[in-house]
Amino acid sequence: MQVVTGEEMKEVDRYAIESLGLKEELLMENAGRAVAEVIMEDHSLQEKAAILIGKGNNGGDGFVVARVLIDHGMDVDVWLLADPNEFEGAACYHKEIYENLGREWKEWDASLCEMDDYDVVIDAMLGTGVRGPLRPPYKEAVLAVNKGSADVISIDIPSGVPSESGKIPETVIYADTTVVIQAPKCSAYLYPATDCYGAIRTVDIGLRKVIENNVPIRRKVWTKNDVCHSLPHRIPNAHKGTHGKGLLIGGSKSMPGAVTLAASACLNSGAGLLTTAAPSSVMPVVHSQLPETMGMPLPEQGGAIAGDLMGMDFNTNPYQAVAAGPGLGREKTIKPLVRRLLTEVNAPLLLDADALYFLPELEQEVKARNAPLIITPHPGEMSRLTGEKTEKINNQRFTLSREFAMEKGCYLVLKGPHTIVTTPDGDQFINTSGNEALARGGTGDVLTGLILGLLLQGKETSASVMNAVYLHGLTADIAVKKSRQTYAMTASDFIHLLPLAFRSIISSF
Ligand SMILES: NC(=O)C1=CN([C@@H]2O[C@H](COP(=O)(O)OP(=O)(O)OC[C@H]3O[C@@H](n4cnc5c(N)ncnc54)[C@H](OP(=O)(O)O)[C@@H]3O)[C@@H](O)[C@H]2O)[C@@H](O)CC1
Ligand SMILES: [K+]
Repeated sequence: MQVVTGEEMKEVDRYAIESLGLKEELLMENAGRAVAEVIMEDHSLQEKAAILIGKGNNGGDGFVVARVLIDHGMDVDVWLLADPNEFEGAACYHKEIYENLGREWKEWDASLCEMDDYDVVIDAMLGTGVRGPLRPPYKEAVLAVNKGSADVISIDIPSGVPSESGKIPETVIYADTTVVIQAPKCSAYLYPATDCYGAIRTVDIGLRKVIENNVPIRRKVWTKNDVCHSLPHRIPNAHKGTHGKGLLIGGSKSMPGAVTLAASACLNSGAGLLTTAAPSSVMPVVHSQLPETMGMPLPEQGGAIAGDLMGMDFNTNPYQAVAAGPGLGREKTIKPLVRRLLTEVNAPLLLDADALYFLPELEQEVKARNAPLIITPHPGEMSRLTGEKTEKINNQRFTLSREFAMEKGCYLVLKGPHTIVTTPDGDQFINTSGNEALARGGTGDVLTGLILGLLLQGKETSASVMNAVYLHGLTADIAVKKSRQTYAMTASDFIHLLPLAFRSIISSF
């Protein structure tokens, strides 16, 4: 499922209208009918509904919904928030059809419209055309809707919420359900705007192929189906070498656990062989937890890896993928190590956590890489990488991710609720698995291990990364489903649930 900006959606509409000859009135009819079908699936025709209609095309959709629901026998009050003479184009056309059928509307009046009289309120006030904070009377109407007890259904986008940014003005609709037309808008996956959408239902108005082929949208939700199609299949006559040989570098005296968690997740992801490289004093800790990993004790300085490796014969060529970062620490000595990895690793290289700390100082080495580089910052780390404030990163995750990944030529995994993966070509994939239980120490290390493990199994880089992100979120969903709480759980619990996450995918093959 593609995710669009308001501008991209307009371009899709324009193509359908100008190049295919589909009439705007017909698109609106399709939209309104499809929305009405969803409402009738979720609500009884015995319920009483109010439809609040604005002057743009979102309001036009509202007139079609009103007509269809009334045709089916529902008791519907239509409230107009705009001057009836201001309607234009397709919205005016559908207003007239509604009127020609002898149906009635009322001009919005806060003192006459009692929201608690209704079981359902349908928000057709503003869609992708909204600009800035709501003006009267929209603002008053939105406040009244939010205060009421009716079930709120927004058409396309909750009124007041922008399409592209996660930042919302003070007054916006908080919907229970948003019936999205053709494709969700970016704000559906950006906080805090996400919270306004409620449950998202998407309806097709006949533009699916246009979005796929004619006005290609390079931003999509990565679904369970995508995981099923791209997860590497296990071969019955495989040996351990079939599933890749990986190298994980991390750990320091004060953080031996991070690298251990990453190694454990990697070994639980189907990887064949894993070597864990850590300061020599940390290796016994790793081995005591994970006898399955091979060890590469590294020279150390002050409890961290000595970045120059003290002349040690260090060869990354035997590995199909390399990851570095968990628990490395930020000692100055780590920088030469990261530089060396960027220069010498000819396989996919994943840098996470402390390994990202030195990246802004290693621009040349990043740009000079030929093999894939994957980085996994959380918003705070992304702020350091870009020099932008964390708030801006959160509001514009799609735009800033794409700019960064394309400029640096890397795969960027911007973590957070709805993690976004961007390829060096600018393709974007959005994750929808996972929940707030993941907001705890160690889960990033688990993700690093999982990504390394799936990279080793030889699928396309973007699919391996997205599958790891999806499975990581799925373990948290399973954890919450099983324990019905999010307090008492640790990153290790998510690793222990990986078998169930994989089983859930395999059973859908
Ligand atoms: N195109 C198509 O083919 C299809 C489109 N479809 C539907 O159309 C929707 C997009 O329609 P749209 O572009 O008309 O925008 P929409 O949000 O309804 O209204 C814009 C109006 O709002 C006003 N306004 C703006 N900001 C405001 C504010 N802060 N406070 C108050 N008022 C404000 C602004 O007024 P102005 O500032 O110009 O005076 C302007 O006139 C889309 O979401 C989908 O539902 C479907 O039917 C499928 C086919
Ligand atoms: K709306």
